[in-house]
Amino acid sequence: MALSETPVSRRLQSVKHIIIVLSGKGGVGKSSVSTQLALNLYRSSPTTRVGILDVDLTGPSIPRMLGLDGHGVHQSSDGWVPVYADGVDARLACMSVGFLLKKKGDSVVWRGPKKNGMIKQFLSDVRWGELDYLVIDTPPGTSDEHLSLLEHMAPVHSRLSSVIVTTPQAVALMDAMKCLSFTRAVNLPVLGLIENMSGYVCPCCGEISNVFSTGGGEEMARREGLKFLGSLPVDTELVSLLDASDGTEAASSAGSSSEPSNAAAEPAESFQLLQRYSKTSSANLFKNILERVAASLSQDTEVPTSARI
Ligand SMILES: Nc1ncnc2c1ncn2[C@@H]1O[C@H](COP(=O)(O)OP(=O)(O)OP(=O)(O)O)[C@@H](O)[C@H]1O
Ligand code: SF4
Repeated sequence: MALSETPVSRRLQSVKHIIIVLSGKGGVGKSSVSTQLALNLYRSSPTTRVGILDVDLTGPSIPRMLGLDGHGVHQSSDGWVPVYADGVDARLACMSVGFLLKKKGDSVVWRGPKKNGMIKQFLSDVRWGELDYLVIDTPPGTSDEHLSLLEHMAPVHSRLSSVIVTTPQAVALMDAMKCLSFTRAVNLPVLGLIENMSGYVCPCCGEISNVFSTGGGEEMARREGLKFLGSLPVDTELVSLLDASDGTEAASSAGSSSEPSNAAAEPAESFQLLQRYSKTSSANLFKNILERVAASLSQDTEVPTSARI
């Protein structure tokens, strides 16, 4: 089907699948799931090309999680060049408002229209090139940012899908239900639900213990007719990997944000992080989730052609 031409549809014309990661509640691990989803898709074959777009404008954490803090975005005559987490391979592209802030830790205090403008610019100005997958990390809840995102991406709606992340606790599940209602209201297909922080991985032996409640996400998925994509336990190894990446090497090789890096030519901390991540138990567990995501994407589901917004 021919797409109605807009700057966004032109920019995203070579992107096969766009996966929006949602969570009803803050802090449930949406950004870490987005990061792991992107990393696992990237690792799924030596030719798979993945982009990750961080539209959590007030709390961008993807640069830190990918070891890319300190990098700046390069403005070319053809738009913004994303930062590549995998050096010369240039198959894992990242864009975040975090790359535009002057100092690490600076925050964005913007009203709705400015946020909307930034999201539009991310969608219409970033030179993603050909991508198999674009993973979009969103703020918690269902805010103006979500509506802006869907509104601007209406011409590519047939390629959109979403993943909902929750923790097993009742309050998170209630918020996940609100998120699900939102996807239904805007005709956004849901690939499935992930229960994060479900149990605890023992750092000594790797055994998973159910310290808190578990299984609430699976139960919700069954009740709501959603696919349950899997559970991810609390993994201290993952925290030290994602939270400790302060981008020291990346920053020194990249220069300041006013002097953007040639990131694709300089494998930095992010590259080591990719290798270290592949050895964690979370990476192993994520393989099953990835298989289910791939199965959901290939299912011949009825996809709406336009968002009702
Ligand atoms: N499975 C896990 N095991 C251990 N730590 C985790 C896990 N998932 C997430 N975390 C940690 O929990 C914290 C919050 O995670 P994250 O930033 O991904 O949540 P979020 O839902 O995106 O938060 P926000 O509401 O700020 O957008 C981070 O420090 C992250 O490293
Ligand atoms: S699961 Fe086993 S190895 Fe791990 S802390 Fe408990 S008793 Fe020790």
